[in-house]
Amino acid sequence: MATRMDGRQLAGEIELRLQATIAERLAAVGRPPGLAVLRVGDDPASGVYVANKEKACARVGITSLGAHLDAGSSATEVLAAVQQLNADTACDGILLQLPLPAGLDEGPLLLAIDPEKDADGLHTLNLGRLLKGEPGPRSCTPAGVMALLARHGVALSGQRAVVVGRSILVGQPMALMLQAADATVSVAHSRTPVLAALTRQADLLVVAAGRPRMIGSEHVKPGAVVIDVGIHRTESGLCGDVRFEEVEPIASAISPVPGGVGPMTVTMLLVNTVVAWCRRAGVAHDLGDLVP
Ligand SMILES: Nc1nc2c(c(=O)[nH]1)N[C@@H](CN(C=O)c1ccc(C(=O)N[C@@H](CCC(=O)O)C(=O)O)cc1)CN2
Repeated sequence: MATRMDGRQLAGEIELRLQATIAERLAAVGRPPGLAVLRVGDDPASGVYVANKEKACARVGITSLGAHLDAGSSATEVLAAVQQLNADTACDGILLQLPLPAGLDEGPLLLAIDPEKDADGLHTLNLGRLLKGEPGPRSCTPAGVMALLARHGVALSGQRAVVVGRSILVGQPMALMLQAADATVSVAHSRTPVLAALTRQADLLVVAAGRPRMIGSEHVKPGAVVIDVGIHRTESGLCGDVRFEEVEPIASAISPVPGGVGPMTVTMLLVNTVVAWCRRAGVAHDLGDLVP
């Protein structure tokens, strides 16, 4: 039976570290870190995630500066909100909650965020920094996966990894991070022929396909490590992209949904914010094992 990779527990441990990091530097910086989560519209799942982020901020001592714009907001109005946060000296991190309502293009809005306040690591400059192996904020979900793998002692060098999904939010940065850790990485997507033939070669399988329960035992090599990034609300509750009950008996380790990658996404957002707070104040941080 596989080891369950408990993201809630690791997230809780990292939160304790963040609390201490903030408390020890508060006098030197002169104000607490500030994170703005910008939500546009009323996507119900986004409401849950934004609430989780704000609660997590409160637990560690980060001030939430978020704004909620209505679904009919124009690109100009969202841009104005981003620019106001860029100029706000009490704001260290900005995140534009995705997805945006239909009709709003996320591309130019993400580009408008000050790259040094880009708590989500999705600005083109920061994606370029990841590509080149330079320091900078990293996308939270793949960074959370890397922290979960490290916690469970999963060696990556020389391993064969398959990432299912090629989104800018998860799949692409995940592949780059695994390559930087010396894994040999393949990226599968909706046009990949005979998906199972590829995924069965993986020592590490990361599934970020956005399709409920699409990966089953036929896709997994016995003994593989399986990370489920998916999260879906169904009539029978939350589920991931992986059929957990089928895969758990054959994997060596697996992340559950809920309680796996989701809480790590939130925690890495806090980490990026605290690191930006320290950098902006010219104060050293102690989170170097979590960020490049
Ligand atoms: N700007 C961004 N938008 C979105 C991101 C992102 O990283 N940046 N990722 C996803 C959603 N997401 C973060 O915003 C997210 C997903 C899941 C969780 C989480 O805590 N999941 C819990 C279950 C929570 C529940 O639904 O009850 C778990 O898996 O245990 C937090 C954040 C899309 N948008």
